[in-house]
Amino acid sequence: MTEPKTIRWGILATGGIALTFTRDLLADPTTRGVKHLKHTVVAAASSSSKSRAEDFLKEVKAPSDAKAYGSYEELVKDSNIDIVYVATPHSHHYQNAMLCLEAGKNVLCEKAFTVNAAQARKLAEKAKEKNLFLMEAVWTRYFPLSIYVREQITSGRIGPVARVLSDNSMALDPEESFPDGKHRMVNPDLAGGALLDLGIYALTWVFQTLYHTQPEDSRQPPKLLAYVKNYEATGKADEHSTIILSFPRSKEAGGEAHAVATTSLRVATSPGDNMDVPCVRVQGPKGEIQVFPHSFRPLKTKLILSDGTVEEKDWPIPGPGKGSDWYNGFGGQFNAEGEGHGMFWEADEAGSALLEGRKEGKYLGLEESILIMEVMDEVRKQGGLVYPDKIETTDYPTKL
Ligand SMILES: NC(=O)C1=CN([C@@H]2O[C@H](COP(=O)(O)OP(=O)(O)OC[C@H]3O[C@@H](n4cnc5c(N)ncnc54)[C@H](OP(=O)(O)O)[C@@H]3O)[C@@H](O)[C@H]2O)C=CC1
Ligand SMILES: O=C1OC[C@@H](O)[C@H](O)[C@H]1O
Repeated sequence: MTEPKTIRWGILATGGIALTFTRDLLADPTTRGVKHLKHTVVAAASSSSKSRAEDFLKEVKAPSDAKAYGSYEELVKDSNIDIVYVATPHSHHYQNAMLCLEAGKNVLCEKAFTVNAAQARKLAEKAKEKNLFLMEAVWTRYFPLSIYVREQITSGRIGPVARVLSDNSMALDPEESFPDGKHRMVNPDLAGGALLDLGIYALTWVFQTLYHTQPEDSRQPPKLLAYVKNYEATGKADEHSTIILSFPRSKEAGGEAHAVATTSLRVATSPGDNMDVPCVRVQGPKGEIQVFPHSFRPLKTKLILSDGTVEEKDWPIPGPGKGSDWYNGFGGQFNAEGEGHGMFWEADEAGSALLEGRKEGKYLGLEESILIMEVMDEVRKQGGLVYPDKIETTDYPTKL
């Protein structure tokens, strides 16, 4: 048997998701049946101090020779790194990912990819110019559950998809939870609000069922109508966004298809953590596929056909093989004992791409990430949601 190849990661930022991702990264890949590669962490950087990066490396139990840096600039110069995971707030992704690409590093960049489509295009151009891998870290796309849903669609089980209803909302009680308005969920300086943070998943399900499942040469951008309600306390971050999309389709492919994507930080998809209400319904003339919350980390699907067939499936997330305490983005949500979080699948995809010489993700390429940013630009335009110039700019470098 051939030895697994090792992918050497550098971690840029040391916040909540950097911890979760890195713990997943270091889980034994054979627990999820992956034998061709393994991951290691060779360095982490914090913009605040070297000691914070040192603490981070200890906390994730990184190998003892992993390097700690007190700036992102030092990290990207480390010649031992194969790929950098960018885990700063979305406001900073453009500047931080560009820093990596300019330094010749492959990049896996957290969602939302950038603040706007212009920034996403610039990153894609730079990656192409430098012949580097670049992917938006929409982890859900790489879940076996997502692959299954797309396969049910492409194999025609529900007929051509006619309509998708997709929600990702959390009743976060923002005035109570973020009273100083500085948290990235509500802070305009960090491109806060529901749309870029949570709405990206509602749109992900719309795009991966209605757009990605079409043959590449027939995929067409949607038209859309949107309403945005801004969060009063900070003025310029949305507390709800509601989007109606229409995807043009040939008659043979089922004709025009519709979607409604909703997101909120005021109301919940699953009030009181009641997971029985589907967060996504993908509907065709022969039936529908339901996905159960959370839409970013779903664990259950239900296929309901008009002939009476009902197929329910659970999709447990394999683990590191021992008890774990994986942070779920907000305090207080932890996965079950022995479960992973599910971020390793996107890391496996990034690693496989490096080994195969691919420059983009298999299930989310740059063209689609840019198109989704264009959709979010249009939603913000129709809804009057504008962020500060310094985070909307494509000027690089800009100090934030
Ligand atoms: N895929 C997923 O499931 C999730 C993805 N995310 C995404 O990850 C990104 C980060 O979110 P999260 O980890 O929760 O955020 P945190 O606030 O917990 O961490 C962000 C980190 O970014 C660094 N940073 C650099 N500049 C700033 C700044 N001006 N303000 C705040 N932080 C800064 C800090 O690290 P340092 O001091 O070390 O430089 C900080 O710890 C977001 O884009 C979010 O959308 C978030 C949660 C879940
Ligand atoms: O990406 C995300 O998914 C998990 C959520 O808890 C988090 O808020 C969001 O950023």
